[in-house]
Amino acid sequence: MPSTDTDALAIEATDLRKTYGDEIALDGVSLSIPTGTVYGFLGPNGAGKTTTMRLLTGLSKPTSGTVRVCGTAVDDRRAVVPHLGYLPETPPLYEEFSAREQLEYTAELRDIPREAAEDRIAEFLDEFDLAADADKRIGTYSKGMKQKTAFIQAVLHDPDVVFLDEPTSGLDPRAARGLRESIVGLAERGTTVFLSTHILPVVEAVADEVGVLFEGRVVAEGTPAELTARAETGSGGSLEDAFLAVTGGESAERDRVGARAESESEPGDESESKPGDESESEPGDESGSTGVGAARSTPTGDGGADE
Ligand SMILES: Nc1ncnc2c1ncn2[C@@H]1O[C@H](COP(=O)(O)OP(=O)(O)OP(=O)(O)O)[C@@H](O)[C@H]1O
Repeated sequence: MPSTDTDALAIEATDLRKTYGDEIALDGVSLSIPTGTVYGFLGPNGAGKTTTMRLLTGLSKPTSGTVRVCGTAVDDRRAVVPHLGYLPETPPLYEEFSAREQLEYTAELRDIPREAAEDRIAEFLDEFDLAADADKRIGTYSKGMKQKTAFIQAVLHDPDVVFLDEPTSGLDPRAARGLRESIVGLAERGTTVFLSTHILPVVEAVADEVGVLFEGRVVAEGTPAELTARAETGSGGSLEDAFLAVTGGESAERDRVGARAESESEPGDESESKPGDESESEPGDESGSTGVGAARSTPTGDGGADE
């Protein structure tokens, strides 16, 4: 495991709360994620994972609490954006562009010199089996091809921290394995990866550390092996058992696993709450190339800032 020295933290979130009207979506989430970690972020539908990622990337403002990425306050957009890459659940892609045009556009926004960008784009297109289709319109792509394009877009500028929301969505098994290998490769080069997914074997395969979010609170945190061991009931345990135990299985079991997780790894605030579903201000334009979704505006994606 990487060091937990505060200076070496890639992501530091303190007591994040987010409300939508009367509803509480996040209720005191604190995270300390060391540089170079692959952090698997799990939670049932509506637990607040996307909300957390939008706060961590500065695309949405917390009701209270603070976020620092690579030591920089995330609301200092100009300073923090070069450190970040973000693959949102609905990737921001221009359907009328080809993958190559989309990535060239991203490179321009990210101030990557043209020649270096062309080489890098060509390498990525090869790596993800997109080279043959790179000049076709994204509107004609399959979901998996769009997903690969969006992943490349998120990491093209070699960010220090990359946030991935369901990155293997729509990928066939071979492509999903390739993407898992890319995640491991990113981490080996020192990139911190914040990975939100419902696909537990992906987390088991790549994550150094796992956080489980439930009703807007981190209810368990530890390595996949630690969480699995805590969930063991005598018949062997799995990350799925651990997930189910802390996210709405038997309440006694949840208390048992969660309490052990708390005492061992100090997750966030534990006050009572329910997530909410009231509407927030509309996502907006990411002008000034300050958006982590890379595109200046996001016609088909949700990478836009909302405040
Ligand atoms: N813009 C918004 N306006 C109102 N409520 C919202 C908004 N965004 C999220 N919420 C609410 O906040 C809660 C957390 O939503 P969020 O999308 O973060 O969950 P999630 O864990 O990412 O879910 P999933 O796994 O289904 O993607 C939900 O109750 C949701 O309805």
